[in-house]
Amino acid sequence: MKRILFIINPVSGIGRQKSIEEYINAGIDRKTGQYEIAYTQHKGHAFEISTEAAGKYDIVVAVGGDGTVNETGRGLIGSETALGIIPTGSGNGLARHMEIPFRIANAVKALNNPVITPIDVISMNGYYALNMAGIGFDAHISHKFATRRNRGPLAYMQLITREFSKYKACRYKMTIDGHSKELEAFLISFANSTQYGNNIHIAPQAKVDDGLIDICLIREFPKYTAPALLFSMIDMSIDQNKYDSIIKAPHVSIEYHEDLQGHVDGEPVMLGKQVEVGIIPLAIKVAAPPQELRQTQNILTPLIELLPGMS
Ligand SMILES: Nc1ncnc2c1ncn2[C@@H]1O[C@H](COP(=O)(O)OP(=O)(O)OP(=O)(O)O)[C@@H](O)[C@H]1O
Repeated sequence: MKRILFIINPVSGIGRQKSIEEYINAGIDRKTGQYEIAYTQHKGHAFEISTEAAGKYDIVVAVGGDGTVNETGRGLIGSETALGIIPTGSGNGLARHMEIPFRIANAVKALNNPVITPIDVISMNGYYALNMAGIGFDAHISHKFATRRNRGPLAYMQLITREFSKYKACRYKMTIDGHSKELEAFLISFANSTQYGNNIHIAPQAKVDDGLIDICLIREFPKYTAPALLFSMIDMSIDQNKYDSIIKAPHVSIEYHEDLQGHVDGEPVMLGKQVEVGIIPLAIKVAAPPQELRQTQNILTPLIELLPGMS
């Protein structure tokens, strides 16, 4: 009998998780699985619950966005307990990469017969990212977004549009494999999966189980080329854009003249002047969906999901 614990973040995304208990009740096969449900009460609570649950359950399921997935997953690192995901956030980067169905009913059903898949975890100055970490513009946005009351994809897009015109590239010293270089970057992302979320792919060739970070650097670019840059992230061709470079490595150090803002899976963190980014190979098991329930993504998927009745 499989033991499953659901950890529900009641404030994630745009509230799709509201009737989650009915979906769980209807979707989990009682012949093969039994489940319990816990609700988070504050930031960091999912980590506390999952740390306690590691080794005691077969699957601990994060019901929320990338922040909840991060907290829940961190608590399971190195344990035999697999991380399940019911994506109810606004970006759902790792869930999309793992082809977890967006419809809650199907995401629950997928847990009856999961494909247990080990993946790497990125470490950055003692913080962990399951999907993506970064410094520069995306970190700046995550710090700004954290202070906003309005959440959801539209609020996020508004914030990006407003901040984009003001943000200036910064000068960093980057060291990989003993070789140092001074460079200017608009952002540097440390990617485990290919995408930030919403099918915006910063690292089209990334693999979650290759023991390597895809270090994605976007240089300062003329603002009028932003639509082309964004489109190249949607159609997975950013690695051919002349303002972009991607290097695969298991470790990278970054130095900056003042304390750096960073993000791990979209959550803002402060990093100090020296940043060490590494990878922990196959540190966590993910309960990926069986073949018949995998949801392949396309350019329109994130928009279709916003339509009424799509839960
Ligand atoms: N009960 C709670 N009250 C307030 N904040 C919470 C609670 N439970 C979790 N949180 C915090 O809510 C934040 C947002 O969660 P999450 O990232 O899952 O959703 P999201 O931001 O809507 O989705 P995405 O990251 O996909 O955009 C996280 O920082 C998490 O720690």
